Amino acid sequence: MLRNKNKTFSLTTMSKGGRSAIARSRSIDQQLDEERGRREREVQLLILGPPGVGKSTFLKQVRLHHGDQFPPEERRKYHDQIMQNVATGLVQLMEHMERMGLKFDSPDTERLSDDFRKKHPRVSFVALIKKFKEADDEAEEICPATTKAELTKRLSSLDVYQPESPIVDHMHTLWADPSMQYCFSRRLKFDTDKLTQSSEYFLQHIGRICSADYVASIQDIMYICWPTLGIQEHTFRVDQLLYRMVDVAGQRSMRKKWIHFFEEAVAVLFFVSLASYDEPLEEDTSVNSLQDSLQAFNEVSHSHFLNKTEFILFLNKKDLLAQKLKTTPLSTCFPSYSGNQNPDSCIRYIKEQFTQNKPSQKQMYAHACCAIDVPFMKDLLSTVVDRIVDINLRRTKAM
Ligand SMILES: Nc1nc2c(ncn2[C@@H]2O[C@H](COP(=O)(O)OP(=O)(O)OP(=O)(O)O)[C@@H](O)[C@H]2O)c(=O)[nH]1
Ligand SMILES: [Mg+2]
Repeated sequence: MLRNKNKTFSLTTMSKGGRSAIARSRSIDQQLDEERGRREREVQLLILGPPGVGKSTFLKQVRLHHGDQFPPEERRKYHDQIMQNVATGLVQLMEHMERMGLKFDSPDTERLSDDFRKKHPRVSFVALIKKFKEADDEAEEICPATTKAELTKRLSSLDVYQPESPIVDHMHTLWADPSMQYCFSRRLKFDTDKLTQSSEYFLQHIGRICSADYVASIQDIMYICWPTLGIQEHTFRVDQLLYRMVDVAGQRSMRKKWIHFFEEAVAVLFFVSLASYDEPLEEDTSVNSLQDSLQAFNEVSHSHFLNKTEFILFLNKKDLLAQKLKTTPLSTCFPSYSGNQNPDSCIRYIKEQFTQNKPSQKQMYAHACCAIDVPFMKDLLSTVVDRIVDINLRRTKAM
């Protein structure tokens, strides 16, 4: 029996059209209930932001604090990337040695270094990205992706760069050379092509990394520098909720692909690097990197595809910002900034630049952070998880 305000009638007395309308309506209700149930249990989050800002590092922290915590067999999967990071650091130092007119101690080591440089040219991420982009363009031409699923499949299959692994004994010999050691000790004086914190870290731990029984530590995994070229999806369960996090390559050329992943996102976690305030963009050196992040953030947060999606902004690499402010003022990036160079004041100002143009209907949360800092990220993640639970609750109620 169905009740319609003051009328009561039975299905058997209804016309065929009426019955099918009711059946349709029931099926829609059922679909909505299922969808509501799924959304109550599953949250899709989009991880966005320019290259190298710490998106993958953040995901590693989620995996550490809410996932499998990297069992030994999983840690071994990172060894190739770590070896490549060490090799890249060594080759970078060899280039500095050449500039400084330093020679290796023996002709044998000199020969080894020539050979090593030929076999392991520095991994240029710009070149890697270009190669990936060309392969992607070609694939798009042959088989244009029309759906998110197709695009994910295609981009994941392109992401297979695997260079030859360097020989650990060779790395030991090169690193032990006195001229190499001298060059490393002068690293803070390099005018150009400075070592990244990650290269410095891996070179300082080369003895441990090149030992026979090496298993990557959590800190090693956090320091890896390896770009995400395609799309990676990671799922984590926290309490009753399944979090599906989609990490989309951050290069400018890939930004138009972000849109495919917008539709189901409950929230966007947008990352920027505070330390990029004095850096040019790798893909276009005439553009300031933090200004470019600001522009990308404004575009995405105003996208009509995301008008119901909340944003959480991560102002990452605050440790590097604090270091840089000692020598380079914030006005390098924001000429109108006339405050002091205290990291907290500068972070407050940068945060304001990002949040002042937010769409009026949106909530905007912003956190300054250091994605390699394990205890700090543990606390931050619990705050972020609470926020996401709230956002998801509001969203499902509004359905
Ligand atoms: N010092 C410092 N280094 C960081 C921080 N966050 C990330 N890094 C380092 O920055 C480098 C790049 O980090 P990723 O997480 O790979 O950057 P990404 O945003 O995923 O980059 P793409 O995949 O290229 O888009 C790595 O070597 C990290 O160890 C931070 O807060 N402080
Ligand atoms: Mg990445």
